[in-house]
Amino acid sequence: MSTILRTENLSHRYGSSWAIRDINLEIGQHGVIGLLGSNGAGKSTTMNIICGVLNQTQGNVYIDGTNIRKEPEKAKMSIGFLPQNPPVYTDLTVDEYLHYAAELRMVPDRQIKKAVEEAKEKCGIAHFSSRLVGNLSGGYRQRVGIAQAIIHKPRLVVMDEPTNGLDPNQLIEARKLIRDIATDHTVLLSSHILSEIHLLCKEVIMIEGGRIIFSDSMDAFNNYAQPNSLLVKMENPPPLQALHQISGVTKTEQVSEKQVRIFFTGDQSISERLIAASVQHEWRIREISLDKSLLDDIFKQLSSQSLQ
Ligand SMILES: Nc1ncnc2c1ncn2[C@@H]1O[C@H](COP(=O)(O)OP(=O)(O)OP(=O)(O)O)[C@@H](O)[C@H]1O
Repeated sequence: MSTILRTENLSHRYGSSWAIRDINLEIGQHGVIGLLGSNGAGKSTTMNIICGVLNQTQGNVYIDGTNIRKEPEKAKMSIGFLPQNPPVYTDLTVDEYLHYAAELRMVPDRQIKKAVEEAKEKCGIAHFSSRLVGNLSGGYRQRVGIAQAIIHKPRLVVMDEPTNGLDPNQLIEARKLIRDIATDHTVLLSSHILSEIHLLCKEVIMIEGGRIIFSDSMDAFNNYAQPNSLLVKMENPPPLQALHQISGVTKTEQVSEKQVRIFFTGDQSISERLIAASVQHEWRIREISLDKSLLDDIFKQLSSQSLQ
């Protein structure tokens, strides 16, 4: 699939301080791509520029090959945007608001009714057509925000912290809807909550201090926790040097009298070699657990690297 979003050395300064520096992105596939970063990392600034609501200080944004600064109307036909505070009008009904959103997105007059119906259907708000937006719960108001972002069937849908502030039930529903939308659109979604990105995204771009510090698949992010380690409890533990004879062991640590942590490279077949050695030397293993770094640790590790 062709590239839908490309940014080239995107940088932005508020006054004299840089909020983002040299953001280079290229996104081309369907699915949910996560923009992960702590508060103030630069997510909203990046998204606002990508969607053409903020003019960058330096660099370029291409939407479906069109430079958004040079041809904003053309580029914006391919983008839907749900900003951090959804731009809903509380004194309009759902239908009135979506009709207005379709006009703003230059949906041809004769197609507006159908576009409104389809967006409502997709977002599960058809039964609230004549309800004032202001009288909807937070979760449904968010759905109206999502409906306006897809009303013109853009290839790229950008959502800034779409699950922020939702209660647990609304969260589950919102995730379902986002996954569903990502089957026919590319969704770029930001969050400062790692577990949220983990649940929703197959690709993750991590931004910290205004710079990209990681960009790869969620699997690669999970695998970042190398080397893995085993926590092993033995009835009759050997001196640590004996454990270093096992192929793949890189480091050992005495955790307590009968417990050691064994760091290793390579796959988890290390545990088979360890058990074989234990049987041979009668170390009498009582417990082995894989002790992988938690995702949150990786997040902290990457964040602190970026600040050094
Ligand atoms: N209008 C503004 N004027 C001055 N500085 C700003 C403005 N908007 C953002 N900033 C600063 O730019 C940096 C990046 O902010 P941005 O809102 O893009 O981050 P974020 O990752 O979206 O954070 P959050 O999740 O808290 O919104 C921060 O240091 C912020 O204080």
